[in-house]
Amino acid sequence: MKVTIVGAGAVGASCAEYIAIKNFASEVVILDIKEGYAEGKAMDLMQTASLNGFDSKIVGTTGDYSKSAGSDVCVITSGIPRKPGMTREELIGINAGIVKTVSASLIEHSPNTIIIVVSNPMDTMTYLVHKTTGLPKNRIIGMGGALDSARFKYRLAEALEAPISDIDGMVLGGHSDTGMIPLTSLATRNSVPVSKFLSEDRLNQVAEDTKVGGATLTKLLGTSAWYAPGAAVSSLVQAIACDQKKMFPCSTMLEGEYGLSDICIGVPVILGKDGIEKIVKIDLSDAEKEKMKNSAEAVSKTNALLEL
Ligand SMILES: NC(=O)c1ccc[n+]([C@@H]2O[C@H](COP(=O)([O-])OP(=O)(O)OC[C@H]3O[C@@H](n4cnc5c(N)ncnc54)[C@H](O)[C@@H]3O)[C@@H](O)[C@H]2O)c1
Ligand SMILES: O=C(O)C[C@H](O)C(=O)O
Repeated sequence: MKVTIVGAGAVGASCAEYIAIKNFASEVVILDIKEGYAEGKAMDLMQTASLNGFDSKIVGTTGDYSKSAGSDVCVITSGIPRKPGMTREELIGINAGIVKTVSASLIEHSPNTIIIVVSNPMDTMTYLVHKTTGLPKNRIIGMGGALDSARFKYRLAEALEAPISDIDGMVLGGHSDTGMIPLTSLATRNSVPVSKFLSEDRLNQVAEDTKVGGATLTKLLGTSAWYAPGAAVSSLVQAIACDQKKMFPCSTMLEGEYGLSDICIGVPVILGKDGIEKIVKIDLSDAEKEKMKNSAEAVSKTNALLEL
């Protein structure tokens, strides 16, 4: 399995590190436009190999896409992150141009690749890759829900004073401060609905804290987060590499599912060797359906800003 990660910044490097540590990829190529940056990150990571016990070969390159040739999975993390006080949607002006050219270059060298889109605003960048590359829909995956769900589980564990391994839960909808839909009614602690342990107010607080998870970290760090985003991407890549058939909420092009069409937004999917192998339809409550509709309207408004 060969993986290319475009963007050797905070998220790209974290993603490369987790993929290497999980030891399922034969080669990881990191590509950036900043001279020497990807080469430096690759060398630094390779010098952890004997310490961390992995055999993946990590290669860095400044803009040479021929090094990415034949990649099974390509991850796009190139672009600017937000600063405190900004929304993800404000990044569209710069990131749309970057994502468009990067995805075209990747496909030129790896026509059979699966693309994972990370750059924000992620749902709109995923839509852009659909509209501009012509790749089949199973091979374009937007990463947001896997991260948001991890943050949801963290907040639930905190509220329940329980270990995170006891918790299960999912976040659907747009990857935005207002559009995320933490499924509080379906979240469980060892199969028991969390509503058995937490008041409605506390559960609402968990949901609100989850939705602003990225903004909270951006305020603390001065730029957006990277450890959990990198780990979330690595889990998606692993599910594909190892044909795990695992379910994650991912941004995918909908064609009538959840009553939505011509939009990429977070819904549960099965990930395996072919990328998105299935969109899983689950029953949402009326309130959750309404939230999904509102979330989709917001994503569509951002999509309308794209020059397609
Ligand atoms: N979807 C998610 O859940 C999620 C999570 C975290 C971050 N993000 C997004 O990921 C992106 C990257 O965040 P970061 O913190 O790693 O930023 P960063 O600034 O640390 O890294 C971005 C890198 O992209 C490189 N780059 C810019 N244009 C390029 C191009 N044309 N080709 C190759 N490389 C290019 C830059 O040189 C830089 O090294 C941001 O848009 C951020 O909002 C998304
Ligand atoms: O919050 C951001 O801007 C980055 C990312 O989307 C995140 O959720 O961490």
